Amino acid sequence: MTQNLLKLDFGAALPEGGSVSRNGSEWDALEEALRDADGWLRSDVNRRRDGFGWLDLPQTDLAEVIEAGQWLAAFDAVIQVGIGGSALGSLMVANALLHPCHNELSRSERGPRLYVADNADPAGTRALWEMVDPSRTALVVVSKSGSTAETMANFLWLWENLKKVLGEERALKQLLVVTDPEKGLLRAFVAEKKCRSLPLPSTVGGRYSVLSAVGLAASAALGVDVTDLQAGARAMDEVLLGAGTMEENPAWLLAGLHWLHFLRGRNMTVLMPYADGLRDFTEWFAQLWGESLGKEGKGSTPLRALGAVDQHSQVQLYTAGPDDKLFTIIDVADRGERLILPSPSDASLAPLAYLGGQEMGAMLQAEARATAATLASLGRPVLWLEIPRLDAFRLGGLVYLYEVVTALTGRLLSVDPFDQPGVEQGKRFTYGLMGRKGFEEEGRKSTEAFARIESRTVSC
Ligand SMILES: O=P(O)(O)OC[C@H]1O[C@H](O)[C@H](O)[C@@H](O)[C@@H]1O
Repeated sequence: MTQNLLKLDFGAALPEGGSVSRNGSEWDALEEALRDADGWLRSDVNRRRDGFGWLDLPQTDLAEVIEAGQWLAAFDAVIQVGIGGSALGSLMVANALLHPCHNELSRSERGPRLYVADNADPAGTRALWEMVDPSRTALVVVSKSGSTAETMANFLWLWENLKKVLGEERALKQLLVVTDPEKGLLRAFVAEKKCRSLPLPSTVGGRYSVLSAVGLAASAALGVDVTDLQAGARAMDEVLLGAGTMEENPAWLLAGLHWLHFLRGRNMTVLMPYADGLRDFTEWFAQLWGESLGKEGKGSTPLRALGAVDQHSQVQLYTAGPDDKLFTIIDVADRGERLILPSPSDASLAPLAYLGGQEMGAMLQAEARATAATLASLGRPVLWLEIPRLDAFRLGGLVYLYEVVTALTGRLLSVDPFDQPGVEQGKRFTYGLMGRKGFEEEGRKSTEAFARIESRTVSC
């Protein structure tokens, strides 16, 4: 089925120069393993379990999210307080569809400015607070668990300051909480204050939550067509459901090829879009891929790159460094914006005449092709993924595709793609070090482990 979502060229990503053929047993076995993995992912029993809920997000009613978006749109600024999966999705969507700029996202036609308070760095939080007019600013606090220390610290500080300026009654009218529908500290806060809230279904993990209120409420406020974003995810789901072979199914291909290269020692994956708008897509992907797969001594390291910028930074390593990476170059066929380069009118610039009359986007595309071709000519495995244009529909498709690919790759690696035990340990150590009740033992263990780091020192 073709939905005009994307095109994936994989001829130069087959291991050993394409010798893994349809008749080769490794390819057939892989297809079988992916069919099994898909069955596991989509089984009725699993669909109800924790971690799997994101599969239903393309079908979820968006009325509440759209209503919240309309409410938020009346403010001059929206500060989304959250980290990891509770921040990167909104940044990724806004960056892709509205304005390619990190952290402070400019005003769209109708919407407010979006700011993201993710890191708990006092300098950043203070600077952000000074950029907004509190009386015209909404706080959107997002946390699945309702307890992440950085989010809670930013929330506490911003909330108390908002109350100080506006008084509690008015401040409450500028607050939206997105959290688990039943449990957690933020849910208790919503019950106490009776403030506006939206649920993040308990079966949806943070890094798979972009197509819920977590990623869509602020995006809707900024003027993103969240219905189209969701329709793209739904269209991708239909494509994947209707594709029964490796050659038809881009999710099986991406997961399967990552697995084949992982077996050959290529346990790093480079995602390199040639489009400013997709820079934060790589940030979002890095959390999804890294947290989902890195466990039990296994995993694949996500490397974020941006073309053409990283041609002048990382491509030396990619072409001549260790052969331990699989590359995915993303190109956008129609960039919307067209800049025709003028012919130079200054004598000293005459050597630039070759650029005159050319379109800047066409040059970027030529560079993308040149990088892919260079990698392929050196025998480095490279995938070419092309989307017709960067709009809500295609972005929704891309998001859903990469979520499915990540879950399937986790299954092939025999790890749970929906938990994050390593991150939880760090969270518990932080609680211990910050004196949270019940985490005294964690505080002690953390101090002990840090003592080993400090046991040898050089100062200057
Ligand atoms: O939404 P929260 O519960 O506050 O979690 C925010 C983030 O916390 C941790 O770092 C988890 O590993 C992430 O997966 C999660 O996105």
